[in-house]
Amino acid sequence: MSPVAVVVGPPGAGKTTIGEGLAAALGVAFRDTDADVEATAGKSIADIFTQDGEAVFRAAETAAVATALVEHDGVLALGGGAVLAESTRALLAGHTVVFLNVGMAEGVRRTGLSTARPLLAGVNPRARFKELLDQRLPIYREVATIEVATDHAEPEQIIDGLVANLAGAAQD
Ligand SMILES: Nc1ncnc2c1ncn2[C@@H]1O[C@H](COP(=O)(O)OP(=O)(O)OP(=O)(O)O)[C@@H](O)[C@H]1O
Ligand SMILES: O=C(O)C1=C[C@@H](O)[C@@H](O)[C@H](O)C1
Ligand SMILES: [Mg+2]
Repeated sequence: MSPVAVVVGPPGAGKTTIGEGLAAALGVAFRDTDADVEATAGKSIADIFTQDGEAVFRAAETAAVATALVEHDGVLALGGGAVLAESTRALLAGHTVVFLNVGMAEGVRRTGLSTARPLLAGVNPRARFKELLDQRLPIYREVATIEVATDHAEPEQIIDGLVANLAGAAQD
């Protein structure tokens, strides 16, 4: 078993929104490794960060991604930082990986009202978001087979484009 598509990208890129919509359009199941980690731990990601620390979260995430990649045959969204793990990047080789990109201003706008993202919860979310993008852009691009700029596109447009792209790829 193997996911039809794996979705990666920074917080607020739309991994959950687009991933769910893409799965519905393709008639397959959606799975999100953030939800898997929370279900296994029995607590929210914010609580894992606060009570156990980021390293514990990252270890749980790496395990959750490895499991989901072999168990899931629908659309799989990864947590925003999952690709930081070298072992995860290695496991993504050969998969269809969609990188949803978002710029700093729009990313901060989309995530701004949420308290559920511990990495952006500090005093200066704009600076933190920029730092995160600077660090991760090359990594997202390394694992991606498709990149989509989401800043100026509605979710429906992005989903339609991905359905067409995946159908084209299936014919190759
Ligand atoms: N293309 C888009 N245009 C406008 N708003 C969007 C778009 N994609 C997602 N959003 C909105 O941005 C917010 C964040 O989206 P979503 O939760 O899907 O991001 P995510 O990548 O899953 O984030 P996280 O890494 O925190 O899980 C939501 O309110 C969603 O409705
Ligand atoms: O970008 C990140 O590092 C994160 C993104 C979220 O999806 C969660 O996995 C968590 O909040 C960390
Ligand atoms: Mg999400």
